[in-house]
Amino acid sequence: MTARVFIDGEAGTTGLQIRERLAARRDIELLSIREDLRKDAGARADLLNSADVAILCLPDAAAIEAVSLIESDSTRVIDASTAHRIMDGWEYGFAEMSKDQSARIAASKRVANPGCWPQGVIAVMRPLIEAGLIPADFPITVNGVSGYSGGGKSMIEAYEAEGDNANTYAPYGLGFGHKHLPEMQAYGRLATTPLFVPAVGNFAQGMLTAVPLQLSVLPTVPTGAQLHAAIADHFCGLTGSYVEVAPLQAIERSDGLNPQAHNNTNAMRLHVFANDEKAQAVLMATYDNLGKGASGAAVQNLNLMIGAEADISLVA
Ligand SMILES: NC(=O)C1=CN([C@@H]2O[C@H](COP(=O)(O)OP(=O)(O)OC[C@H]3O[C@@H](n4cnc5c(N)ncnc54)[C@H](OP(=O)(O)O)[C@@H]3O)[C@@H](O)[C@H]2O)C=CC1
Ligand SMILES: CC(=O)N[C@@H](CCC(=O)OP(=O)(O)O)C(=O)O
Repeated sequence: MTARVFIDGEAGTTGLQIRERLAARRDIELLSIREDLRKDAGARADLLNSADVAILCLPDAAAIEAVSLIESDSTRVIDASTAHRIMDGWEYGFAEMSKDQSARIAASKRVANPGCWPQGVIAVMRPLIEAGLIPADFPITVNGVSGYSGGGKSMIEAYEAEGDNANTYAPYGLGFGHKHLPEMQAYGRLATTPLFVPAVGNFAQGMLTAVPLQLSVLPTVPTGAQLHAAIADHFCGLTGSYVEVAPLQAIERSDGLNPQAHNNTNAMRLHVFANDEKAQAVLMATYDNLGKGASGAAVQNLNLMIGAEADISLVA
């Protein structure tokens, strides 16, 4: 049986990458909208209500509108926007977040695809808090760098117009109210809001998220080996996981931490670096902002919802 899939926002950055990942699939019939009707509510409503799964790759307001246009009880939704990520009635689409999350996504009619930044933070912090190695109220900082495609069509155009003259490392979100903080905190099991300093680099695609930990203030200081084991234990027990955990080792200089290392795949790689004498550690995640950070995760969620095991990568 084929599943009818409509991507609302199919001409945008995330939508195009999902189309590309689904184009050769024989188990999926892609429903497409006429170019001149892309923003016509009536035409979108027809397709949204004819689809088995609608994938929303739209700004938040348009995603909320799209959901309001759905009357059919059989249309299931994956929303790539920020609009529904901590909303009751929506399942958070980070399948590796807990042992039962992929089953919850598979059974859900409304799945909120996660933000790119939160996934890297949740992946490293949640297992440590659940294992009791880091208290939930431990104040964490998060930083990292993303390729400019993370900002969608308008940021891609701006960076490509500037070429080599574009800012090589541009921190942002310095009002500390980034839209990803609520989901980072909620699903990371954090009792306090992280201090988050993201940055955009002058490269198109890929990202690296880092959580430095000053552990000496804790009553019981976990070792690097304990942090690494808790994270590795969580992910090695999961079936269908796209998250891998690198060995516990110091990297002084290497391209092993390249934010672009997983481009066009759905992989996320986690690293733990630690110095036990200094009671310091840094947790890192590298992944493709358009892969596991957006379109790859959406296809992973679609596969779970329709019971498919098809490949998600754009590279062989
Ligand atoms: N880029 C990324 O790395 C990630 C993006 N996301 C999220 O995914 C969503 C899409 O982002 P992204 O693909 O980057 O954004 P883009 O700006 O690249 O694409 C958005 C698309 O939506 C279209 N659109 C806008 N309003 C409407 C409307 N009312 N009806 C129909 N189509 C509309 C736009 O049309 P037009 O072409 O005319 O502008 C555009 O094609 C956003 O919510 C974003 O936050 C999530 C994770 C990562
Ligand atoms: C580099 C850059 O600007 N990145 C975007 C996040 C991309 C993403 O994950 O998008 P949504 O949460 O909007 O779905 C940002 O920080 O706002």
